[in-house]
Amino acid sequence: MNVPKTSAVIGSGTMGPGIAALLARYGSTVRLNDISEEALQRAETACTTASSVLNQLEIPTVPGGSVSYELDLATALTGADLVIEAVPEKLELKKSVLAQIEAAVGAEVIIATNTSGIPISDMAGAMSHPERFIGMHWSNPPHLIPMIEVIRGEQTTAEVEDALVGIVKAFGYEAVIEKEVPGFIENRVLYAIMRECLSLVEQGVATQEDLDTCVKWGIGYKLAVIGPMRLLDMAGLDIYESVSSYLNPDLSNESGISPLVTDLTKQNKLGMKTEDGIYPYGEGDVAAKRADILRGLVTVRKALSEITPV
Ligand SMILES: NC(=O)C1=CN([C@@H]2O[C@H](COP(=O)(O)OP(=O)(O)OC[C@H]3O[C@@H](n4cnc5c(N)ncnc54)[C@H](O)[C@@H]3O)[C@@H](O)[C@H]2O)C=CC1
Ligand SMILES: Cc1ncc(C(=O)O)c(C(=O)O)c1O
Repeated sequence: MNVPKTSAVIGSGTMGPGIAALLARYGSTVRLNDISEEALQRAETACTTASSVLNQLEIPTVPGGSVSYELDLATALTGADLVIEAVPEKLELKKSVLAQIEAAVGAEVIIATNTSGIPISDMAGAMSHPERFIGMHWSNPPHLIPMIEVIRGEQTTAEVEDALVGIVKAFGYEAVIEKEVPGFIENRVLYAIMRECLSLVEQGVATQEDLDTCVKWGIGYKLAVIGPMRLLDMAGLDIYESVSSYLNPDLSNESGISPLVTDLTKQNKLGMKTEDGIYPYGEGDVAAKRADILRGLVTVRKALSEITPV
């Protein structure tokens, strides 16, 4: 399977532009859609930035690819072989957008959702052709993290899953095929980590800076090379057995949302997007931090690709 000749990405916020830029790099004619003209204007800059990152990764350009920016949904969907939905994580909004998409494309067109973890079947319920609807969970930044989770709903066909896996592999990414559980794999593990981290900061066990340092070097670095299942074998399952016997009962089992987070969101302190969140950001800090993050992710991606080719 090749990268689709024509693709549509619906929603051009944090995720849409990077997805569009990557598909275009591999030769697809991509139409990026949003209801907000300002978002589409920002998307042009974001796509340019993503493209320069792909240059740094030395990803070759397949001729013929492009990104256009379409406020009109029907125009964006015209001729699409693949549609990727990337609107906000709200079930009813996604259902409404999916219905609009279905009304404009043929029954054979694959519709993929970039949901962070809403069960695919929960979204597919109202669809006319749920057999062609599938989860395609990219990780942020989508043009840099070379792994996509592929999740069938109860009615998604094996043929659609095979086709999407072929597309993902055609642009050089790992496709992880998973059963449908809330949050899939990546976010279940990520949110378990974040729950414990937030709990430790709330308890005053460590500052957010020291916690980030500990996790980046003690866990992130190691897991990027080893993976948690292999790490169990490396450490010894007997060690895991001993430590988990006293530690598991003591880990955070918060079933709600971290009070630290809700306190911040009540003040509209949402992080980089409001220049204040877990960390405060002074003049120019967000742009500088984003640049540092991109530089770091490119460097690590290159290094990891030498030992574990993606
Ligand atoms: N931000 C992240 O780190 C990640 C997010 N995701 C998922 O991807 C999806 C999109 O997330 P973000 O890009 O972060 O959201 P976002 O809020 O940054 O962007 C969403 C965009 O959708 C647009 N939109 C809203 N209603 C629309 C409609 N009816 N038609 C077209 N566009 C519409 C908004 O104007 C906005 O520009 C969500 O399901 C999210 O959970 C997945 C992986 C990572
Ligand atoms: C905080 C957070 N939430 C969701 C996601 C996602 O993958 O959907 C991410 C991410 O890194 O992509 C994330 O950081």
